[in-house]
Amino acid sequence: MDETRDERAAVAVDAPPGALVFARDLVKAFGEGEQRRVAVAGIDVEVRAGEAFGFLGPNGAGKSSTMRMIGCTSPATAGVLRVLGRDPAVDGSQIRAGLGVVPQEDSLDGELTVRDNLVIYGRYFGLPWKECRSRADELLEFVQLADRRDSRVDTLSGGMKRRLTIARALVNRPRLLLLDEPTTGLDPQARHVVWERLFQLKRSGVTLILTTHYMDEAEQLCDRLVVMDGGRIAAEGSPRDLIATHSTREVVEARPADGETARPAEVLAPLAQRIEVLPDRVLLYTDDGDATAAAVTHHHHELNLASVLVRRSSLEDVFLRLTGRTLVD
Ligand SMILES: Nc1ncnc2c1ncn2[C@@H]1O[C@H](COP(=O)(O)OP(=O)(O)OP(=O)(O)O)[C@@H](O)[C@H]1O
Repeated sequence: MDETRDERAAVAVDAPPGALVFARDLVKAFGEGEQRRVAVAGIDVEVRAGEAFGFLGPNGAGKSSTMRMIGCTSPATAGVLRVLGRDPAVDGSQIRAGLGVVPQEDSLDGELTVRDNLVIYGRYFGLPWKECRSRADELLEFVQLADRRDSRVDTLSGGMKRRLTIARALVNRPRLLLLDEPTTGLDPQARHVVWERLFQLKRSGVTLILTTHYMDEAEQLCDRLVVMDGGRIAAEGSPRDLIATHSTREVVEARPADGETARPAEVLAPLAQRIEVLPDRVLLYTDDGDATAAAVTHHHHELNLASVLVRRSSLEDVFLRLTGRTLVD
């Protein structure tokens, strides 16, 4: 489907000082007429220098489309966008020179060695060979791949490839690093290694913008985030504030042994401030998990419950509250 670009009036807008990304009423649509599909439906975003900012939402929420506009690889259909203080429609190549981009799909050259992938990427930015090589070695230390520097990329694990992609995005010493679902498809250990490197980058002053549909990733990494659904922003804030605003302190999860949640829901509803009935479990929102769990357990036999557990509220609960759906369907 072709990308369309509406005629935009030139708008004289300056991003506020300290905002590395500034968007007002930003729209991305694909196709025309009856085929027109709005991926991003007019969002406002401001990302400040030094923070880790997240777009959290399920598949199809519009996260990647937003990232591609910020990364200057896909033009906005309408609205205002400033990245590193510039307009992507005018200064795309200057902006790209100051950005690091980690795309959702690894686009490494599998037939080249680990080190050569970085060296050649450095050449795209016009760095002299010598500097490309020393920067490659420095970055391979940083992403803990120095011992694999002469291996062909197609012999690496998924986690190693992702770390190499992050290293590649850092070749030009960007102030702003864009990461589209940086740990999707990685096992838990590989995810933690990536997270740890991202923390390190943040400590060194790099601004991070990432998309994710993992609520634990958003909670771990992001200072601030927006919850996206259907191309719109449903809520914005720090993970802690979002949970405090949109959920209770704790959640009791009751799983019926027979998988039938409708019947328990009637009995459980009075025991909590709010309940959500999912296909396989009932969630009871409460500020006192132990007391609610005890009350639920009281009905244990009557309801034929397989398990009752108490946990803290998470961004998953925020998403469910705001959209009526779980993050990963
Ligand atoms: N090139 C395109 N042509 C037509 N529709 C598109 C195109 N790219 C994205 N879309 C549609 O726009 C909507 C948002 O997609 P987008 O990839 O931005 O979502 P996302 O939140 O990043 O999800 P995912 O995690 O699956 O990438 C989806 O409905 C998608 O099908």
